[in-house]
Amino acid sequence: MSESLPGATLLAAANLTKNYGNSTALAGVSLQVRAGEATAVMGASGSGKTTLLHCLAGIVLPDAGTVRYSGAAPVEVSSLNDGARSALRRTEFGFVFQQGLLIPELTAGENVALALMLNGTPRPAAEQQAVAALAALGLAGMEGRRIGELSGGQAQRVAIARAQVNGARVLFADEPTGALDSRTSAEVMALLLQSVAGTGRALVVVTHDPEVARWCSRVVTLADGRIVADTAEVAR
Ligand SMILES: Nc1ncnc2c1ncn2[C@@H]1O[C@H](COP(=O)(O)OP(=O)(O)OP(=O)(O)O)[C@@H](O)[C@H]1O
Repeated sequence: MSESLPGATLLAAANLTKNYGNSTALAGVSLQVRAGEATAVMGASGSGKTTLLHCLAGIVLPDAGTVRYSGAAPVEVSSLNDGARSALRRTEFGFVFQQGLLIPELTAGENVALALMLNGTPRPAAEQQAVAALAALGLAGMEGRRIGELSGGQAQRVAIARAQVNGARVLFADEPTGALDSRTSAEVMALLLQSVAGTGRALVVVTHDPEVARWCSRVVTLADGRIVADTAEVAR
């Protein structure tokens, strides 16, 4: 896969609005996500952070506004159908959520291999790549363990391996350290940041934790569905 140059815009959201019944989740958000950048999205509970992440990733469609993804072939995420959006998520994006989204009945290796197999990699090759991806994240020899046999920090490493193994250009993380102690949080964040800093990839991380935000190169703050602060704007 060709990589974007650091600094190139990977995702451009313009004037996103999203309402759920009477509650406004997004009230006109415009944001560009650039390669090499780690963006923390902060704000009070209910300010629209997860909704923004879901709109950027094509999990949720905005009521109005657009999301453009500049991958190998630029696409308007917000006008793709369900099937095309899931294909985009599978091939171009990676996800790390608080609960990992891992399948507890499968081993660490199988969880990672599955992501590759869904994209057409034959099982033996997928298993080999999974073992290597886990080893690169400090989990050598743990591929045979079920998720329940791992610590919270180890399970998040498996989630990171699974999110990255297809060469995702944008990693989306929603409270990835929410269930971890501060030392393990720091380790997990270091691994997430390492995968984007100075590369053609980007990280968008929703967090309540100021420590997590401090490690990111940019902090965007939401209030009532709007961006009220953006450190990238201050820097410019
Ligand atoms: N699926 C949904 N159905 C109904 N309302 C929703 C849904 N998703 C979000 N909302 C509402 O939209 C608003 C924004 O929610 P969102 O989850 O994006 O906020 P958040 O900043 O991520 O909150 P938190 O920090 O508590 O996770 C809230 O008022 C929420 O209740």
